[in-house]
This record gives sequence, structure tokens and C-alpha cells, in this order.
Amino acid sequence: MCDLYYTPASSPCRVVQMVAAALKIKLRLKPLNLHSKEQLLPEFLKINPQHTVPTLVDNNFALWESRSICIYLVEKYAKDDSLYPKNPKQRALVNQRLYFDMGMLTKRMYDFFFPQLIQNTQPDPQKFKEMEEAVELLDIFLENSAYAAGERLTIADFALAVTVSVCELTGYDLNKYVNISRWYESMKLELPGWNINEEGLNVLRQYIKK
Ligand SMILES: N[C@@H](CCC(=O)N[C@@H](CS)C(=O)NCC(=O)O)C(=O)O
Repeated sequence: MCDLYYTPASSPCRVVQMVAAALKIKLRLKPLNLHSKEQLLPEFLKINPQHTVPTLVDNNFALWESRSICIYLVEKYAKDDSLYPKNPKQRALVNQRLYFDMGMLTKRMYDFFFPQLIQNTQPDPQKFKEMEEAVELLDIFLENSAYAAGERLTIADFALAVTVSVCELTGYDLNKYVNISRWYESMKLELPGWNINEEGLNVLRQYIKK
């Protein structure tokens, strides 16, 4: 059984938990309290010097970065390649969406929202524009396909749907994006482990209220 160091409010942790649920992989959950800086304890730094969650440990093999953990789980444990297709073009598209999620959508969303949530600053119009640009791109990606990377459910859907759920939680109006709205509503019904995401969002909601 794999260990997963995690915290419920963390969106990348929930992506890994949901992909594991889809693959019917049992994870031994190891909660880390980031507020009390448990991720900086020497025992954890030995496992992951970058001190981030999620961190997976599979028989002494430690791996972090949620998207690479999802790829590893599919490649090592899935009965087929449907969530991360072996076909080079299909796989390339999944990779592109994952990099877009990490490097652009999630980054710009956090750059806009986090200062407001954590430091109580006023919304920065430039950062809002940059986040909107990323959301608009996702809407374009979804224009002609049922899923985030083509016509089948892949790990890109898990990653992007969790990111979009955090956008929604922070009050961003997604209704004007017809393609995102259509896809996101179907993801809420289709993604295995969506309840895990909802539980985590509830924890995050409590932080936002504070
Ligand atoms: N790109 C990483 C992000 C990981 C990350 O930054 N996790 C945060 C929680 S959401 C964390 O562990 N923060 C504690 C720290 O960096 O010390 C992933 O997708 O796994």
C-alpha cells in the first residue's frame, strides 16, 4: 500500500486522492498540518526536501508533484492506459493540459486570490486580467471536445476540474464560459472521488471565512 502525505485543504492532494480512487488504489493517508509547519520536520524533509504535499511513498520510492504522482499511479497500477493514453498524440495533449494547469491556470488563480485571502489585500486588476486570460484559454480548449484532452476522461480532467472548483469557491463567475460550465457540471457527476474534493473545499471554505 502507498503512503500519501497530504492535507485536505490542498487541491493537488485531492487530485491525487481522486485519481487513486478512480484506480481503486488504497492509500495510507498521512496528514500533515501545514499551519504548524509539520512539513518542515526533519523526518518529512528526509522524504521530500522540497517539503510539499502531496508526497507519495511507494515502498521507499518517494514522489511529489501531484501531476507526476498521478502519471505514476496510472503507469504502475492501472489496468489500462485510458486515464493517461500511451498513444503519443493523445498523451502529448494530456501533458499539455497538465502543464497548462500547473504553469498558467493554477498559478494565475493563486497569484490573484491568495494575496486577498491571506493578506487581505484589495484585488489586483492586472492579476485578475491575467487569471481571466487563462480561464478563457481553458474555455477555448473545451470548445470542441467533451473532455479536457480529447474525447475520453484523462488525468487532465481531474487536475483541471479541481483547479476550476477552487476558482468557483473563491467566487469567480464561471457561468459566462459555456464550454467550461458544460464540462465542469459533467465532471462533478463523472469524476470518481468528487466527494473527496467537496470535503476538501469545505475545509478551504472555513479558511476563506476567517
Ligand atoms: N505543484 C505542486 C504544488 C505543491 C504545493 O505547493 N503544496 C502546498 C500545499 S497546496 C505545500 O505543500 N505547501 C507547503 C510548503 O511548500 O512548505 C503539486 O502539484 O504537487
